[in-house]
Amino acid sequence: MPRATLSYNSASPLLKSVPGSYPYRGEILCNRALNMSKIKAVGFDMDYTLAMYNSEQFETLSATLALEKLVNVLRYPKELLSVQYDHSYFIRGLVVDKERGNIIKLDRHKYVKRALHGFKVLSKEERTDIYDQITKSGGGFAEPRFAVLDAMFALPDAFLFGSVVQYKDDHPGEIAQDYKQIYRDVRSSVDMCHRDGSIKDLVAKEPKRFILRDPSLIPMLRKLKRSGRKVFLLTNSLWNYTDTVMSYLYEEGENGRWIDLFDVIITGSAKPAFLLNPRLPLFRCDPADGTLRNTEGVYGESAEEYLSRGKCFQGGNYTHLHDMLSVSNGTQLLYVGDHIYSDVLRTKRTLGWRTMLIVPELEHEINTLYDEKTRSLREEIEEMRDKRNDIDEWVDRLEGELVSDENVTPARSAHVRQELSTARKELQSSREQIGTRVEEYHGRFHRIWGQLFKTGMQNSRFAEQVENYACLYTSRVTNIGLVSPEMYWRAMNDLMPHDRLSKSPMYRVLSRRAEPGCSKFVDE
Ligand SMILES: Nc1nc2c(ncn2[C@@H]2O[C@H](COP(=O)(O)O)[C@@H](O)[C@H]2O)c(=O)[nH]1
Ligand SMILES: [Mg+2]
Repeated sequence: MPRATLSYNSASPLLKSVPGSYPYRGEILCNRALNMSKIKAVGFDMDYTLAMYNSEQFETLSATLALEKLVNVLRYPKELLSVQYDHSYFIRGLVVDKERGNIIKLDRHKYVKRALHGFKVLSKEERTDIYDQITKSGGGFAEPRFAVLDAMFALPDAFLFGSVVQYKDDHPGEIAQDYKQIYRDVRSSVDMCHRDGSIKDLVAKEPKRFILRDPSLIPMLRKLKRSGRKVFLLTNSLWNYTDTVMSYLYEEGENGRWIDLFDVIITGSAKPAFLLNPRLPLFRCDPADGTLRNTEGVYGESAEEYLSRGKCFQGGNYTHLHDMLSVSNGTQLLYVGDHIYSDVLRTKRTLGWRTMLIVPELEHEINTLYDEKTRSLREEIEEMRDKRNDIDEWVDRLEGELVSDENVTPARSAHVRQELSTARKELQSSREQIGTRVEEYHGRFHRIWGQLFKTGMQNSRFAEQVENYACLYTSRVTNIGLVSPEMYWRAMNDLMPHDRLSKSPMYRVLSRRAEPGCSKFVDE
């Protein structure tokens, strides 16, 4: 049989540009170059990373059970039980203003560009009144007043908070608690459902309803192991639940057990504390029944000897993990997770771990971004912005004309003012038209919050965190299996305004000035 030749087709038209309407194929995107040959260990978070949930089912369960706690335990009005959870209403990256009863979306400069009070959209004036001062004073939009929806698990919190705030406003006198207390109660109800087994027992009973199986998961993990890297699991879920979920993900008919896929397994890790506090104690966990025994971690022996007595643990901290993986510093380790703060921001900032963020929303985001209609709308907005910039420039020139010459005659001044008034009206109408089109554009991504990675035309706060802290990001963990484990991930060129000089307003002003007969006004 002739040997197949490996060839590299660099002339493929598909390589040149993204075609008209482009369906996402599982690309992993790179913010910061990463040479996989330098990576000795690859670790995975479990929930919403290895285990992808049917978020509609999971969140609805979590919200329904939490509502029951709010009403039956915390004595909120029983009418709230009729609230129907809408899993598509809120998105990750939003911020809860506990004091005001609002949920807001910020751009990367921390301007609030969209806000809801309960389910009522706040006007621009209302937003500015409440938040501009916080933005201008460099405010953090952080705890204790604010809470960020960092994970999918937090979306029911937002919906329940919105529902109770709305109910309080619509039924004066029925809920005595202020907005802050309502948030605390919602948070503790959801928290309770995660801790007391109400959610997990149901998931364990009917995993098929809540967990999405992906047949390429186990081959991807095996491929990584075959590449010679240590593979580890680091999850906040406790042993019993981890065992239930991982056993379900481990396809029926597979040889061996799911724990064979990993070199080290740490459950109940209490991230982010695991990444910050080197004194947190470690326990050995018996995979047969989940019983725990104290251990000091690798001490006075090699990691191999230590792990030969068992590789399942609970708790501990990053020093235990680094010792077990025999890595001398965090940069030799890639961690894959879905939680922008615990799995990505904290791991990278504190320990220098290389990071990959799982963003299930990316599939919809990219499919919409490269959809024909979205593209043509984007081009139309670009053209409208160019025209608006022309008018902007004309207004600037007219304003300049008024102050440039001390000896301007009253007739000339009146003429300029007349022109200016017309131009300002044009400018206002152009801004409004752009605003309407931008709303329409964002509506293509999400009916209330728009594009996840943008706020208006700027990057959203979520996008900024992804860009700053996730070396890589993709929609699902199994995309790792689509490429070689030796991949050299290279980042694209960063673009600053001067890299796109022709788009800068001043470039336009100066270029136009250099044209012969440049000014309508001066020529008159
Ligand atoms: N006690 C609470 N546990 C929560 C809450 N939201 C999520 N969770 C649990 O955390 C882990 C996440 O595991 P990881 O694999 O992503 O590290 C999972 O067991 C969730 O049930 C909460 O509000 N309170
Ligand atoms: Mg997770």
